[in-house]
Formats: sequence, structure tokens, C-alpha cells
Amino acid sequence: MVLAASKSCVAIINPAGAGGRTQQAWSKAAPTVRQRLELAEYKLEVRFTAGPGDAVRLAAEAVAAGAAAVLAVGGDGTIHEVVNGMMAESAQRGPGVLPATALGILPLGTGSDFRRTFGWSEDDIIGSCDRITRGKRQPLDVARVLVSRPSSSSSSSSSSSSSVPQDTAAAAGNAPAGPASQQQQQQQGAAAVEVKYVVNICSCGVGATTPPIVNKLKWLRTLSYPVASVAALLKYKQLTVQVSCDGGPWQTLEQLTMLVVGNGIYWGGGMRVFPRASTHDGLLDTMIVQRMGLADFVTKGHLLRSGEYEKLQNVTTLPPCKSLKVRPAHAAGGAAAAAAGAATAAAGAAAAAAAACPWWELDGEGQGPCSEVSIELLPAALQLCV
Ligand SMILES: Nc1ncnc2c1ncn2[C@@H]1O[C@H](COP(=O)(O)OP(=O)(O)OP(=O)(O)O)[C@@H](O)[C@H]1O
Repeated sequence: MVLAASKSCVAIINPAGAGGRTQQAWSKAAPTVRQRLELAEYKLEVRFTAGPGDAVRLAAEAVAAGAAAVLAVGGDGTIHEVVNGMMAESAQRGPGVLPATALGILPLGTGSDFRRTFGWSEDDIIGSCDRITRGKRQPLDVARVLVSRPSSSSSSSSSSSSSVPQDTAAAAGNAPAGPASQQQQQQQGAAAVEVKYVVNICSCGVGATTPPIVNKLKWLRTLSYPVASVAALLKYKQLTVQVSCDGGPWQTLEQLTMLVVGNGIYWGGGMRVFPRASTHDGLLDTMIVQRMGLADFVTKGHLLRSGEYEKLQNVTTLPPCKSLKVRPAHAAGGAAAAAAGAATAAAGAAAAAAAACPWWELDGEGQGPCSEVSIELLPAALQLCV
């Protein structure tokens, strides 16, 4: 018997997920999802994204409308956008306001790394519905990431930055909120800062150059990630960056292959990068890979994949922390150069500075080169349906 619905669950579906397979899978799953939810007195509302970034808007609308749950249907990019919309909407209401809307996940993507942390299988339609209807909620930490871009680079290549509403640096108390202010910040060149949220893992270096390659290889399914990694390593030039944990001194990392920072366990299509990570311990884990070329990747990459990288000399970790800042090494001398009246700083110099900026990806969504990135973990920022 179908009971009168008293709570709403908004399903946000990315029809383009997994190279279009999400759309087909959803078509088959939809009747079951509706039936399971209605039996538990949930009213299902279905929203399809119209393009990249649209899930940010749809999730923010669901939170604003007081939905009991949002069901993100797709891969990690869809979860990323949904989390960004939920966090942006709650940030508008004031610092530390926890959305009453819980996050549900129906994993139907390519890599689908986030769901692996919880041991949820792909395509588990009934399990996804039951996680919503049984009412069990687990606190979920979310990282707030302030992204600064080099003055010569254009705005974000990421989908989630292009839609409304936006949680800009404004919400951090730096400027008026909203898309207009984001535009102003971008016009201010190097001072532009965007606020993004990461629920699983972000990285800079070679891994951050793979998303455009992965996007072209979706037909290879889970193989798209290792194949893209090899292609990216062939072109990658190692950079020097500096990191500061929990406000401590800057530490220089030379010949960086990649720096991975995370909340969850899995990254890059099933690599167990943080085997001991918890999504509700209030701490970020960090892995640093230096001087790793293609030969190392081919012969030792399996140790990165299995999380046994303590055996690798060129892999180190930082103590778990609550916040982390990363900047290109040239940024350390930037202020001094400016003070010395570096009037000769021409467009060529700006382009060179941009080239020295590492590329970033957030939850697998490519951002291009970033000058400074500041990551702060917000403990128990959302409630996850488990
Ligand atoms: N309607 C749409 N049309 C085209 N692209 C979309 C649409 N909706 C969302 N997108 C974009 O699709 C991209 C991929 O989505 P998603 O991450 O869900 O699937 P996936 O990449 O196959 O999975 P995974 O990230 O787990 O490997 C995201 O960058 C998102 O912005």
C-alpha cells in the first residue's frame, strides 16, 4: 500500500554520467526508487541536470525548499556538485548552519570513488533507497577550499563554478555574496578567490591533469583512469610547491609529481590512497609523491593503488591536519619582487608564473592552474544517509 507522502526526496540525475550510461541505468531504476521511497512515506521529485554545474543549482534549491534528502545519481562529479550546492545554500544562512537535508547517493558513474569508502556497490538501487528511508544519518566532514588563480589564467574550467548560487569568498566574509561578486573578483586578477567544497579527495600535480583525458576515455570505463594517468605522466613537468599545515611554517616540496589531500579513502578510479581515512574524524590526510616518472608508475604504481606506499622512497605523508595551504614556490618571492618595483613584469612574466602554478582537481573535477589553494576541513558539515 502506498501511504501519503510527508517527506520529499529530490533525486538529481546527471544523464551524461558514465558516458551516458547513468541515463540508461536511471530509466531502469526509477520505478523501483519511486516505489521504495513511497512505501516509506517519501515523495520522490526527479530533476535532470541540463549541463555541467546544474546539479549545484538543483541541490541548493532542494535544500532551500526543505527536502528531507537529496539523492545524487551519477559519479563523483555529480556528488561534488550536489555537495557544493548544499554547502553554498547553507553558507548563505550563516556559518556552521547544518542543512536539515541529508545527502543520499546512488552511485552510477565511471570511477565512483566516494562510494567505495563506505563499501557501497555500484548500481545498488535498493541499498541506496534503504539508506534514505531507514533514517540512519552519519556526520560527513566537508573541506572548504579557497582557490586563487594566476592572473593570466581564465576562470575555472570546473563545472561547479559556473552555476548559481555560488558560495564565493564572500561567504568567507571577504566580499558580498553571489555570482556578480564572483565576477568582480575574477576581474581583480590575481586576487580572485573562489570557494569550493570537496567531499572526497583533491589533488595537485599530475593527477589534476588527467580529468580532460579521462573525459575522452569514458568508453574504457574503469580503465579510463590508469590509461589517462600514463598519458598525463608522459607530458607532465614536475614543479616545486610549498605547503603549510594548520598554520605552521611553509615546507618546500621539490619536483612534485602529486600532492593528494583527502577526506575519503579512494581516488583515481579505485586507488586506496588513504587506507585509514574516516569521513567524520575532522582530519585531512595527505600524500606527497615526488620525482615519480612513468617507469616508477608502471613498476610501483600497484603500491600506490593498494595503499602500501610506505615502502616507496618517493612517497611521504604529512601528519593528519585540519587545514592545509599550498602555493607554488615562486609565490614566496612574489611580494619581494613586487616591492622591488618589478615594473618590467610583462605579460610574458605573468604567463611564466602561471606555468609554474600546479594544476588542481577537486573530487575529480579539473580546475586548471591555481596560484594558492587553502583547504579547511569543516567537521560534520553534512549528514550522510548510510
Ligand atoms: N546534463 C549534463 N550534460 C553534460 N554534462 C553534464 C551534465 N550534468 C552534469 N554534467 C557533467 O558530467 C561530468 C561527469 O559526471 P559524473 O562525475 O557524474 O560522471 P563520471 O565522470 O562518469 O563519474 P566519475 O566522476 O565517478 O568517474 C561532471 O563534470 C558534470 O559537471
